[in-house]
Amino acid sequence: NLEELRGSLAAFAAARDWDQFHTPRSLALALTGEVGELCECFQWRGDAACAPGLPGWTDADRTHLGEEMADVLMYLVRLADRSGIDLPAACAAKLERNGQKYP
Ligand SMILES: Nc1ccn([C@H]2C[C@H](O)[C@@H](COP(=O)(O)OP(=O)(O)OP(=O)(O)O)O2)c(=O)n1
Repeated sequence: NLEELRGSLAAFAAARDWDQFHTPRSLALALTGEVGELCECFQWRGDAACAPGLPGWTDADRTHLGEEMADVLMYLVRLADRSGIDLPAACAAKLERNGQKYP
């Protein structure tokens, strides 16, 4: 779950003395870069190949896409942690608000 991931990422960074680099701003920039890499997976592919289930993608393509998704999620979870944001609580609250806005 997200709490376990938060803890694992904090331990990974601490073991490498990376807290000095993991400021909220730097993590937000790193997140943006990884979102770009995620979008690159779809770049120049036709509409058919980007349909649900990603028809025609090789196992290597899917593995690569999963890696980019993981990078995005991990930087987001780390950004929340280093910003003092409880991400699961923020998601629950936002989902509640979305439900009121779009009943
Ligand atoms: N200072 C850093 C450097 C890396 N990472 C972690 C978060 C990401 O999950 C992954 C990002 O590593 P890279 O910057 O090497 O990026 P890629 O894995 O995308 O490699 P490449 O850009 O060569 O495709 O490593 C991190 O937390 N803090």
